[in-house]
Amino acid sequence: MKLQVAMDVLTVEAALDLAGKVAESVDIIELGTPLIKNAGLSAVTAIKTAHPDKIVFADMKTMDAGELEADIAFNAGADLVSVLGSADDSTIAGAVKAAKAHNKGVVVDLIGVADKVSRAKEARVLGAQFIEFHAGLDEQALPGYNLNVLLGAGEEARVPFSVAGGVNISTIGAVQRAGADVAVVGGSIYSAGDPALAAKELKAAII
Ligand SMILES: O=C([C@H](O)CO)[C@H](O)[C@H](O)COP(=O)(O)O
Repeated sequence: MKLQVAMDVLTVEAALDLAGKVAESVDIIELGTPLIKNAGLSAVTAIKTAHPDKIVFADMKTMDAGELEADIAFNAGADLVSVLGSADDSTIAGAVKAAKAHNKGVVVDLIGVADKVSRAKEARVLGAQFIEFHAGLDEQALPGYNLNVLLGAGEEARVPFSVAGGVNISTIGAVQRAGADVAVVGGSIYSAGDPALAAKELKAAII
């Protein structure tokens, strides 16, 4: 299982600083949606230039204009882009078309999708490299939030998948046991007192 750091910081400087601290422990470096909205796609270029050996994930959360948005992110240096599972099939297909042209990949993010298992299967048929079973920061803050619901859905879907939703050192083992290909970790790394150590411990917890 790969480890993906989700950098929900707001500036290129903060992103470069965080990536510099954690890169040796992670496989995929994600530029979070708030970072891309605040700093623009030049942040993607800066991270890919600093870490050319890492898979760089632009969390575009594209909802429309799939081919265009994916194309500009790939041109900026992204290796993977996210498209929302709630988008039209044609949006996902458009992003996949751009990915094929660049020899890159699309991740379909199931944030806010009610029937995650069915949509995951459809997204895979549309050409997604993997599917992100995701509970966003707002959903995580709701009473009763339970990561195990995401894990159960991922397991049931039988597609290549990642899991994002407050994954931490106590839960990363369960993410791996559910069969995930990628564990996405944001807050548990970037809010840690020592992000480098947090990333190292998460990596070490992956068997
Ligand atoms: O994608 C994310 C969220 O929608 C804000 O952009 C997070 O990066 C993702 O949820 C992972 O972060 P944590 O949940 O803090 O691990």
